[in-house]
Order: sequence, then structure tokens, then C-alpha cells
Amino acid sequence: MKHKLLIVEDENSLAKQMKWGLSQTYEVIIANTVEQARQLLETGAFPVAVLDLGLPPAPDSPREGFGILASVPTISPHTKVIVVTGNAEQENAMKAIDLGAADFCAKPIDLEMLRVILKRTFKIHELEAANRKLRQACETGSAMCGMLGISPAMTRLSEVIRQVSPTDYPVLIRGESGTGKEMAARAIHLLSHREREPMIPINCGAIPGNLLESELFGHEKGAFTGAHQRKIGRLEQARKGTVLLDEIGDMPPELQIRLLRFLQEGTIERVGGTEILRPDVRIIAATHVNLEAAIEAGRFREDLFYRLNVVPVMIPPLRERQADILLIANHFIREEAQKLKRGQVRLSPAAATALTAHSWPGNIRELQNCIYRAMAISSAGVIRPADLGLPDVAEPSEMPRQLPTIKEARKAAEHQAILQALATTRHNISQAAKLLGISRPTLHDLLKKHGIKR
Ligand SMILES: Nc1ncnc2c1ncn2[C@@H]1O[C@H](COP(=O)(O)OP(=O)(O)OP(=O)(O)O)[C@@H](O)[C@H]1O
Repeated sequence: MKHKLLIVEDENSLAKQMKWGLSQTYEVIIANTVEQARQLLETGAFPVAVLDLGLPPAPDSPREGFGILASVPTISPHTKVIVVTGNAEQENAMKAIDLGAADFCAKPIDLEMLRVILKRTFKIHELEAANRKLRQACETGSAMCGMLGISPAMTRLSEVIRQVSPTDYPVLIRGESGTGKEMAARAIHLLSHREREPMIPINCGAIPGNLLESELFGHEKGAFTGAHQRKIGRLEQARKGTVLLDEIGDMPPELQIRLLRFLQEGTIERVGGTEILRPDVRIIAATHVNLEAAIEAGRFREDLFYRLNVVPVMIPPLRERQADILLIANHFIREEAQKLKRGQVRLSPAAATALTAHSWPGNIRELQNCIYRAMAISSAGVIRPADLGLPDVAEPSEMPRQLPTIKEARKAAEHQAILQALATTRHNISQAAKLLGISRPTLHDLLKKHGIKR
């Protein structure tokens, strides 16, 4: 389904040209007047709007455009606005950004440029929508901003996240691939005072060094060949929000110096610019590599490491939080069943055992893929070990590093058995009690003892 795009433009020929150029990607709707624009925005159906500032009755001044822009937070708070300005109206563009526009595009419109800006703006809208969803999950208290987990390791992690969120300190999140580092960063953002502003993630390993520089810090028009327009970098764009620097270990050395300067002095300059800017953003960095080894090898600056590592947050691998496996697996099953419009789907007891016995080298992402695959091939609403691609009975691949005491082992086994029974019976207490060979009241007592919520 195409995203809806509102274009507010009184010049018919220009409106038609934009519609013609963008209709393949977006469902374009044109408003020629301020009144039409307001009515369409009030429907709340547009993630993004392109707004010409000069509109009748005053087409030669930005007055009407600024008027609409200022009312967007009230009439359609989630719509991102890209303003269109005359070529010589840099000042209006900056004022529009100040009033809350997401970006700007100069006339005459370069459709290629507009496409790039639109793609980015729709992406930001999408990220913010995901943030809102998670915030709702936080508010309902069903999970730590979507982060499910009942294992002791997750309980400790939740505490650290709650402590660090309200501070403005940089945070370094470490953990293996797929353990939930980005999710933890979102939780920190959502529980901070910056929650209503965007959290913008950048994968430092996926963008070549020179592009990463202007992506992060922005550039001025003419800063290098191909820099046709000023570009606002992510640090500026995130205003009052959070920037997540994912795979920070892959950041090139020259950018490490610029980032260090920002962390020390709070200032940046756009590439090719001289203006000193002070973006108000919080930095969260994440890595799955051993940064100490990268420092040793001369690939990562030690001074930057200490600046970023003010609060270290470690996400334990899934194999160290066995109690979470069935909880998270069942969550993915429910989510996927809803998406695929399937009725109830459950794990067979053997599948539940196979899931908990597997060592999950790819962590939660591997578990997620495994469940999605199983949902695609399983039939009759039951997932069996073969659907998961797991052996019927799997031995743990590693010796535990630290042996639990008998008391701890009993408690963990009890906890695990209860979770399995609940997962198998889809939380039917009578059936779960029967499976466990205990009475319903005893099971209720045990649920309370283990802090397991229905
Ligand atoms: N505790 C959790 N509860 C539910 N879902 C989770 C949890 N942790 C992670 N996920 C889900 O697992 C997937 C991987 O998480 P995420 O992208 O945050 O991991 P990551 O460590 O940042 O991965 P990578 O190192 O590959 O960037 C996502 O789909 C996320 O929603």
C-alpha cells in the first residue's frame, strides 16, 4: 500500500509536475488553498506533507505557509512537513525548521532531491510511530517498552535502564548481535525526558565514512562536489531527541575525533561550514564488538571510549536468560498469528522443550526468525520441533560457566516447568496445573512466588 502524501501548492503546473513525478511511489493528494490543506490535515491521514510557503491570498509572502505550519502540531500532530521555499529564501527555510518543519526544498524543485528528502522524512515518521507504540507499551506497563523478560538478568537490566534513562549521560550498550541493543536504546529514550522527540538510529558500519560524516554533522551547499544544497545532519535533526550510534566500533578515526569534540564541548560544524552549532541531543552508542580490543589494535580512540562509556549497559545473550525464551517465543507467535490472521497457534510440549534447550547463537533475532519460519510451515495450529528446524531433544552445547546451588537449580527448574506448562496450555490455569500435577491454588501460589504474571 502506498503512503499518503499531501502537497500544498497553489501553482497548478508545479502541483501537477510533482504529482506526476511522485505518484509511482506515493498516493499524492493536492491542496490548492489554505482551507483545503487544513481540512485534509485534520483527517490525520498524512504522514508527510509538502508545503509551499507562498499561498493565496498572499502568494508572495510566507505568511500563509507559516500559519499552516504553526497549526500542524494541533490539527495533525504526527504529520512531518517539508517546506518549499524560493531559492533565495534561506532565512525562511531556517525559520520554518525552527517552527517544526522536518526539512526544506528550494524552488525550482529538483524532483530527485525531493524524492530523497521524502524517503528520509517518511522513514523518520515511521520511526516515531514505532516509538509511540513502544511508549504505549511502557505506559500500560505490560513490558519494559516492549522488552520482554522475566529472567534475573533482564530484571537487573530493567533496573539499570530505569536508573540511566532520566540522566542525560551518554550510554554505551554492549551485547552480542540480536540481543536487543536497539530495543534497549529505545527504552532508555522513551523513559527519558526526551521521549516526545525523535530517536534517530544510524548504523556507523553500514554507511561509508565520507557519507557518514555529512549524515551525522550535515554539510553546507558546495562543501564538496554533489553538495547542491545545505543538508541538516542527524545530530541537528534529532533536536532535543536521541541519536543512537549503532556499531560505533566501525566509526572511522577522523569521525571519532569530531564525535569526541561534540561530547566534550557540545559543538559541531556542518561539513564545509564555519557556524558553530550546539545541538541538544543525547548520544547512545551500541556495539557488538569488543571495544577494548579495538583500542588495543589502534582502531578506536580510548578517550572516546571513556566519554561514551559513562554508563555501560550490558545486554546478556539469550542463552543466559533461559527463563525468557518461551515468554518471548509465545509473544512472537501471538504477533505473527495476528498478522497472518491465523487462529490460535501453540507450541507442542516437545517444541517448547527444544526451544529452551537450544543455545541461540543468534539471540532474539534468531528466535524470531525461527518462529516466523515455523509459523509459515506449521499446520493445524501446533508448532512442532521439526517446524522449528530444531532436534527433538537438544543437549545444551556449553557447560554452564558457574554451577547453580541446588536451591537455585530447583527454583529455576520450577520456574521453567511452570512457564512451559503455561506456554503449552496458552495460560489455561486448570490445564497447566493438571500438566504439572498440582492443584489450581498451588499453581496460583507458585505464580505469585515466581512473580509470573498471567
Ligand atoms: N526483550 C525483548 N523482548 C521482545 N523482543 C525483543 C527483545 N529484545 C529484542 N527483541 C526483538 O529482537 C529483534 C532484535 O533486536 P535489536 O534489533 O534491538 O537487537 P540488536 O542487538 O540491536 O541487533 P544487532 O546487533 O544485529 O543490531 C528485534 O526485532 C526486537 O524487536
